[in-house]
Amino acid sequence: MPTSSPRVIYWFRTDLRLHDSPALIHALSLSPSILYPIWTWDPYYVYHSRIGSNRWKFLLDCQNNLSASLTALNPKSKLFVIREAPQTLFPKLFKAWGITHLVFEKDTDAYARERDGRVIELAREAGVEVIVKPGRTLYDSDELVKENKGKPTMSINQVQAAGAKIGDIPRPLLAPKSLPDPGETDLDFKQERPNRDHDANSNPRKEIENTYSALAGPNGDFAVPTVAELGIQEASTPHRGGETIALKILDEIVADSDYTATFEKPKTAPTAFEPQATTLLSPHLHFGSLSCREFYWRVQGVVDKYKGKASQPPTSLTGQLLFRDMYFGAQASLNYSFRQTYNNSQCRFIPWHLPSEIDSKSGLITGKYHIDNQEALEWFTRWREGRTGFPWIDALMRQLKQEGWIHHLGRHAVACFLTRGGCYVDWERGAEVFEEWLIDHEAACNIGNWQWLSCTAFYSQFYRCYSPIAFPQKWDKEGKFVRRYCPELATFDAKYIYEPWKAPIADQKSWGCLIKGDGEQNEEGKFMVYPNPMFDFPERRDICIRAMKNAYSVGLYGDDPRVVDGSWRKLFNNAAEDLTEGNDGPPEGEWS
Ligand SMILES: Cc1cc2nc3c(=O)[nH]c(=O)nc-3n(C[C@H](O)[C@H](O)[C@H](O)COP(=O)(O)OP(=O)(O)OC[C@H]3O[C@@H](n4cnc5c(N)ncnc54)[C@H](O)[C@@H]3O)c2cc1C
Repeated sequence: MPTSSPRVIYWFRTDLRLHDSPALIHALSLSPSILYPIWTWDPYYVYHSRIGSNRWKFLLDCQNNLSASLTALNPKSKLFVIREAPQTLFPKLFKAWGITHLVFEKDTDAYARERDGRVIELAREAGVEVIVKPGRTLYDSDELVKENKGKPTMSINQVQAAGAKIGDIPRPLLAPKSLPDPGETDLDFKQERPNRDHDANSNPRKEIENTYSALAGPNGDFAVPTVAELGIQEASTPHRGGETIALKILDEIVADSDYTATFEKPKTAPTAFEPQATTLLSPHLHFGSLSCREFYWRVQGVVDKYKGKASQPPTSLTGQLLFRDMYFGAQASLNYSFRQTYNNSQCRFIPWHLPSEIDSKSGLITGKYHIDNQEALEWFTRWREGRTGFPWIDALMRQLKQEGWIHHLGRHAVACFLTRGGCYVDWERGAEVFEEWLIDHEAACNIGNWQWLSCTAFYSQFYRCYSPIAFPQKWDKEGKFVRRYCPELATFDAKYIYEPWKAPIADQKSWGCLIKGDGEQNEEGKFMVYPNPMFDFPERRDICIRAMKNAYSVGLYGDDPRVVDGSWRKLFNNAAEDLTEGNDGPPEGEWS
């Protein structure tokens, strides 16, 4: 194939947009005679990542919107969704379509690096030139690590110092105004179907999953799969995906210069809803329907012109994007070990309840966990299902499940409560629930923030806990947020809204809701039922703080040989948790 007329595949992945896409602009700069915009429907995400209905729906929204935008630029073009794993698909596709170049945005997630490494190898064997461009973060995460002396970025100061060495954050690029035609799209090769033995998404699935019926989909037109094909239940989130919506939200935000220029994250209310107090652009950043550099420079433009006193990083809006880069830098450096304590050099070892099962060959978490303590399992289950008996926690967990998004300080509250400030359950359990339910789930940010909140990495002030009563009272005395997501309590007096168990029985009856049981029962006669608190919070907080103090004084990290071989148990006989609950941890040998 003459190189003067490149036949290019543009592989969309983390960048479901046309604006500010360095990789796409590079693909177009090759002056291709043919350009295939494709998405490979990768079984890894379909069966191995936890993805709830709300996030699937958000993805499909983004893909449909992008496809329509591609067609608007060239009526012959669209997003061609091909249903096979990229590792097996590409060699066949290169040949079938006579491809000379493959172009995509860099992805530093652990699985993505492994997958892309393989695809690059296959392209080399096929004589296809591969071009990879960063664009998912403000700074190229690998560059950030390099300028941080080759170490994971564990603080915002490190990001700022390393960023200063890299230079200015690139300015956003304009969206293309035209697109070359795609070539013939016949696929005369056999589809390799995935192995469905393991399905991490059996939870949200209500029907049989059928997205691999044919390479080009059921109608042979490469259309974006549907909710019905995925077999998942209907989404319940009001938040919709797509570049068009993302850019409209950003326009509205920057039009309010006071909000944009004076934004300070700690001053935004976690109890605000419809509208929420922060931008809610995180799912768009996750799917790349909004470029983080577009976001950064549009905000910076407002700040530069602002006459009053603008807020500064890290609390400002641009500061939030630097936090995002910090977690990407940590993940880029630590790779697979980033997502777990075991074998992670940056993570403090805390002997939490419900610890992860570790695969003895790979040393990686398997997605299963040990039940070392029945009470902790019950607390974890009640936390997940929004029936802890603490209305602030339950309202947040129900908002998360229904809508797929909660405010940052709400995430703080539920994460602290599950780990070091209540249940003493492993942060990895909480991260898995968030992985399934968040529409903005971003492995780097989710894992990093869970480590922060559980004081295993990034942050260490474990004696600072969030009270499920005093903290929300500061923001929402009337309890409007709780009334919205725990409607059983809608008519309770504000005095009892965060501690309904303290309300006299006569009042409970007159407000139509009894406080009793564990939340399994929703009604009793003509009354609704809301659960009793699952424990005495001050008592649990004190137990957890003592246990954390002990773990910090033992001072193990995830890669310590005693953590790896399981002999850490000998060091923890006097942990507060052990003393209180007679817990000896999982049996010898179960950890390795
Ligand atoms: C336990 C826990 C889990 C989290 N999981 C995720 C996740 O899976 N995906 C995710 O994007 N964020 C996660 N966050 C970070 C943060 O809560 C969300 O990014 C933020 O609430 C999204 O709302 P927003 O877009 O309105 O944020 P804004 O306040 O408007 O901030 C703008 C953008 O900055 C970035 N950002 C803000 N705060 C953080 C932060 N602390 N860490 C990383 N990036 C940040 C986001 O991309 C966000 O969209 C988590 C936080 C906690 C405490």
